[in-house]
Amino acid sequence: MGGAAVAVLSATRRRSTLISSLISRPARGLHEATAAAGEEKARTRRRRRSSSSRLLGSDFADTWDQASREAARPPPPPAAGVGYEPMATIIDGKSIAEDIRLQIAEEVCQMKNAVGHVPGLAVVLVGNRRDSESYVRFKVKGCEEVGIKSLLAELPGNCTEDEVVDSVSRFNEDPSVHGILVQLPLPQHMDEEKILSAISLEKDVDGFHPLNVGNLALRSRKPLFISCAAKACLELLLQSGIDLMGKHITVIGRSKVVGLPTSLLLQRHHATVSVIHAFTENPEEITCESDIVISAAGVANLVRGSWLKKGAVVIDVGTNPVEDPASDYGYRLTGDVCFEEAVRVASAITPVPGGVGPMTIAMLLANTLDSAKRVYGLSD
Ligand SMILES: Nc1nc2c(c(=O)[nH]1)N[C@@H](CN(C=O)c1ccc(C(=O)N[C@@H](CCC(=O)O)C(=O)O)cc1)CN2
Repeated sequence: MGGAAVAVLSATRRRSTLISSLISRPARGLHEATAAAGEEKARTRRRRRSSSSRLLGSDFADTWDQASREAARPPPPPAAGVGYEPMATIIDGKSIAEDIRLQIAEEVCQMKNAVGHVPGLAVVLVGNRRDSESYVRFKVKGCEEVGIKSLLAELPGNCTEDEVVDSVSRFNEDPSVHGILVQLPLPQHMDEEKILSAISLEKDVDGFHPLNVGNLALRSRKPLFISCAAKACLELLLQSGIDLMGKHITVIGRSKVVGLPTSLLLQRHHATVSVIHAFTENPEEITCESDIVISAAGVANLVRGSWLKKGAVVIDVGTNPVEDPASDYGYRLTGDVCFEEAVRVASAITPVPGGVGPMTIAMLLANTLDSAKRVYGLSD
């Protein structure tokens, strides 16, 4: 990337009003000009809609097939003369998350002194997917760092749905547990809805219980918990001084973990939200008009520089493994956004790694703390 204009938002000048308050702040750095350059090129890359897609119901899994093939190509170098100078502020999620963890640790300490208890988080991990195992490790490590007690139930991939529900039920009954999560995805033979619905509403720190999702969707209701990734996106925007009211925000993806709750949460903050997915025609025509683009498609390099309006803010939730013989593990993680291109067009952007991921873990710890505070009567 190189380029002097790239700045990093450091945690030192931020002290969050914490997490659940999520108050809007003044807008900064959004430009009105469209990214006309490259638009023509983008048109030639429009994804063809397969004829079968028209027959599918809205619950059909997003596949991004065409996009995946396109994304597999390495990004081309910026065209001479049409590229923008790097101008984006890098939103440093790792450092913002560190700040938040410090505040949580302080509050956990105060709780211990006040009521003699610390918050407890229970994690249910089914099977041995390497990515899930490492995310669970991050969660356990995060708990250790802030003084939250963690409990881990590991079940084999071939266990029954009932065994997972039993494990959840034991944690529901345990008063030392204030938050429960089942690491996703579950093995294919399991009914995810049934298992997630078994988590007590009051301990659903992932916010995936149908009632928490439903309450998030209704403006007059208040969910007990909101998805950690959705809160992570919002908190990164707010802590970067980006106002949301009336802004056009495009969310790419509609999953229960990120896309859906993020789109609902942004509407509660008075943004105008477009949701695009694998069956959206000409997605780049929608992103090109957006002040903020949040991508949670799970497709490496899906969002090109030409998809963005000049000065847009970009939040990249993707963590996609791509082959990299130079890396120790033979692969490296890359986002949904072609960073090298986007950084020349956007006014602010999250990196991968080090953007939304660490914030997601921090939000989980915050949700667990909130849950324990509610139980011990320490809520604001
Ligand atoms: N029950 C849940 N399952 C899943 C969730 C979730 O919120 N609840 N989200 C994702 C995975 N996830 C947390 O579970 C997660 C993904 C990525 C990161 C992260 O910190 N990524 C790092 C890089 C990781 C690495 O180096 O290996 C980063 O972006 O910097 C944290 C959590 C699906 N399942």
